[in-house]
Amino acid sequence: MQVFVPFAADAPKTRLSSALAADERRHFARTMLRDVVDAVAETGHDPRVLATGPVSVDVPVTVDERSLDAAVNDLLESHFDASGDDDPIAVVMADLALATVTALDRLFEANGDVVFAPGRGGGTNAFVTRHPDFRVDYHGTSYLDHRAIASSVDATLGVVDSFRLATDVDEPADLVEVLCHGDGRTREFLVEAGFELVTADEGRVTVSRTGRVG
Ligand SMILES: Nc1nc2c(ncn2[C@@H]2O[C@H](COP(=O)(O)OP(=O)(O)OP(=O)(O)O)[C@@H](O)[C@H]2O)c(=O)[nH]1
Ligand SMILES: C[C@H](OP(=O)(O)O)C(=O)O
Repeated sequence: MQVFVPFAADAPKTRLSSALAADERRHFARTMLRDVVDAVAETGHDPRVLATGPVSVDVPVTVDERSLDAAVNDLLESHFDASGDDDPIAVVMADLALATVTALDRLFEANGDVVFAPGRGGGTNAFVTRHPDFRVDYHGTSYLDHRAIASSVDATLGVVDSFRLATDVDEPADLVEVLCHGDGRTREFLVEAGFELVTADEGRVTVSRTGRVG
């Protein structure tokens, strides 16, 4: 199965600007992308990157400068036009730094015309579609919107309840999850950049970096 990984190549991860400078965010986003592509490749499926600009990875890259929705919907349309037998296709976001082969296999093997891995906060972190008419409408509560779109084309739905796939790294608080549960290059990047877990008597664990608090 082809598994497309969308990637904002130019100014990624702006919501991490209080924790990482612009050049660091570009490097960090590419590090997460490589972890995700490696995890997908390990499942035995066929990872491909769908990026807004050139990016150096060991898998095929399609460059499409349009919005995320336009780029993904064009991909879905071409895929189902070209494959008469409705081969499935998957989309897995590039900021799922905790994704593992086991978590991805659960998604790829689940039953349903359209199977979602929801993200925390209402997003859609990954999906598989076997239905030719399903289309995306990302941002906001896209998980709810995508369920409605799938239902409107009479697709059967599946949902994978996975901490690892639900954790997209958007905000400084998400770095806690990477430091706690990551074991790839992304965690290594944060450790090398000086991020540490900070526990307090009350409240959630946070991260800090020498001279800065994220
Ligand atoms: N191809 C493509 N991918 C995108 C685009 N916008 C976001 N992405 C990717 O979609 C996924 C989810 O996007 P976001 O969480 O909003 O990531 P982001 O745009 O880097 O982060 P913010 O600037 O903080 O919103 C990530 O894998 C991004 O790299 C786009 O316009 N085109
Ligand atoms: C693309 C968007 O990502 P989020 O802003 O939720 O990280 C979504 O999942 O709809």
